[in-house]
Amino acid sequence: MLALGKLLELTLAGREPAEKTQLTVEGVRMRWLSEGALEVRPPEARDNGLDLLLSAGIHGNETAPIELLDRLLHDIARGDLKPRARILFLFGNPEAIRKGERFVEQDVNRLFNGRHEQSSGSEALRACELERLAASFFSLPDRQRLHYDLHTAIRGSKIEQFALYPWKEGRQHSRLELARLRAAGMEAVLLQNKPSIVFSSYTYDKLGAEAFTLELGKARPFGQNDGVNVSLLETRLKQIIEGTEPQMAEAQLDGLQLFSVAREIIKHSDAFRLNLPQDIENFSELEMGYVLAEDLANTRWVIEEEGARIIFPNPKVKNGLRAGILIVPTSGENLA
Ligand SMILES: O=C(O)CCC(=O)N[C@@H](CCC(=O)O)C(=O)O
Ligand SMILES: [Zn+2]
Repeated sequence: MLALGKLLELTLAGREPAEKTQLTVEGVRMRWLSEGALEVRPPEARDNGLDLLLSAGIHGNETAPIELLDRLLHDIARGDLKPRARILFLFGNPEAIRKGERFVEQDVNRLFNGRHEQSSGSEALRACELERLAASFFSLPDRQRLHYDLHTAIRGSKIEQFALYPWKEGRQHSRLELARLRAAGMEAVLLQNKPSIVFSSYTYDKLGAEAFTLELGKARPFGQNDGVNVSLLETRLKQIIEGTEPQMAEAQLDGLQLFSVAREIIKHSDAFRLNLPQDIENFSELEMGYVLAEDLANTRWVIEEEGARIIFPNPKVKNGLRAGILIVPTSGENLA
């Protein structure tokens, strides 16, 4: 296998490869760009015009997605997987990956769409670098742009695998992309309805990619991901990479559950209290009238939405950041 296929090993060791560019026997070019960043380019005659960004490890302790990208890279470096797409592989936060922690000082996934400019430290610099790498990768004209930012969640979930679909004024969510996600094993999609500071929102909003955060199960250390079944996603990614995806006559959503954001719960102060059991699962339903959270100056978050559910509840976030998302079921009537 080509040495550059070992991007994860290099990243874990904090090493630069001796050779920055390598070619497989089929003429696929692998190019190391920076720590945790590698571009794969098919020979021109085989290129099908898709630019695919695959990122993982934006949160350092979310190892199942990192292992998945590592397997895909090994397959490419061995010549077992023959790309027709141009691909950028990114391991988001190398320092946190080495420590096995979500982040070191700051959550990188709250530093995009310019937020890193209002901050300092190595994670702000990394978010800036990730934006630059993505922007440069997605700068070629007349190509399809697709980004999957792969994550696992802090807690268990009533719906194991789901996607978050960013929002941009005047742009419709694509039914075809939802059908693709369904085929990749996603059971639900949260359709966002306002701008955000996460990586997939940056590539969706500023770089014109179809972009998604994918949640694949519960975060566990390296080597302990048997409970995270990514086989449908892995198969689909291989098909996308090789340009062998089965054609979908019609965009079949096939039971995919759609949700929209009712409210983001923002933690304003150290007095913030979240009234949920510690082991509550994502997508748990909350009853009307339930006092979900309390904050300074008698602020109360009371459930007033029919069918409300909670995802990503986390009272430990820094003040000013989202401490949970209240979601409600929605229909797919506004899809493109
Ligand atoms: O389990 C949790 O509380 C967080 C899991 C996670 O890292 N989710 C992403 C979602 C990004 C998005 O909103 O698209 C995150 O919180 O960064
Ligand atoms: Zn994450």
